[in-house]
Amino acid sequence: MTKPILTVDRLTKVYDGGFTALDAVSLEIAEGEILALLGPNGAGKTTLISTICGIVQPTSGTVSVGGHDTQSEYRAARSLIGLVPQEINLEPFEKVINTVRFSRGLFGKPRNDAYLEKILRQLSLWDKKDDAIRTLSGGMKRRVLIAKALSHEPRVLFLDEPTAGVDVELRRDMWEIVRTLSDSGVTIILTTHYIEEAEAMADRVGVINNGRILLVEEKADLMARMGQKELRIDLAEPITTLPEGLRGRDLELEDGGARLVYRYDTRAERTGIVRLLTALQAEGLVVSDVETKQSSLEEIFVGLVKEGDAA
Ligand SMILES: Nc1ncnc2c1ncn2[C@@H]1O[C@H](COP(=O)(O)OP(=O)(O)OP(=O)(O)O)[C@@H](O)[C@H]1O
Repeated sequence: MTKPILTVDRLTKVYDGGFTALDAVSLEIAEGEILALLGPNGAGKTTLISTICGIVQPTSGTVSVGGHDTQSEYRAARSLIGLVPQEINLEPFEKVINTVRFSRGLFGKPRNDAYLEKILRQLSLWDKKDDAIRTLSGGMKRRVLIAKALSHEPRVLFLDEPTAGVDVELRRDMWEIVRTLSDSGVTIILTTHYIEEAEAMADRVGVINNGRILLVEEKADLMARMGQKELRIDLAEPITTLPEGLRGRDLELEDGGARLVYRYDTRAERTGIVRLLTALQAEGLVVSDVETKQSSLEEIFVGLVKEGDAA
């Protein structure tokens, strides 16, 4: 990994009342990457973001952004972070341009209308700059939230469920915006319930449940796992061991020898199925049924969450 822009080290949050919302979470995020944090309701996603952004005090552990500790060097660390919250928290009678100017001012940055124009244009909001927030559509308001979060030129942008409750079209717009921002060099961490969203946008995917990170993996690797398919071959007569001619393949004997399970990569040029069936025939095995089954990211996700719950 290139030098991390964000390092989270054994971050734990126990809320008043004793509930552990984060349990020793460690995470490194490289400059320029898009990380999607996937997790069910109550997994701890918002708590993690809020703790990194200094809104929630950690019980233990550390966070550093661009080399600045978020506790001992709060202002320096916070100025590198932009946060797009889940809830729309805008002043309804304020104009778009004033909203972003004000937000920039809060970080003590000198006025820079050229920069604000650039981000408003990037978010297709420039035409609306003099409109009052209350006159904007829900989608436009979400864009204003992003513009606000970018107003002080942060290097890391957090998006907390950017597309929760929005329609499909707006969701796709949002994905496009995130990609554009990423191309312009901003590191992006987003939380989502939607596996499809993580698939569409992320370089890496993290799965969080019960306050624990269960996995952080390159999306491409996860997709490769997703590409795995199973071919289940039911045999007319059960066998006790694999015949010589069938060994050396990703093949398992299940169901008391009545079923062969063959795993193959759907992306590979050759699946090896024809050769396998030919070999079965050569061994004199009679096939009574075949069935294929695909392992999806959804399954991987659900499986991980279940395992985590059982632990
Ligand atoms: N202020 C608080 N006091 C006590 N418990 C809290 C507080 N805030 C959150 N929690 C609990 O911590 C857990 C994690 O909540 P969090 O909002 O971080 O989850 P999430 O993954 O963002 O969920 P969602 O997807 O529903 O937004 C939940 O069980 C929640 O009830």
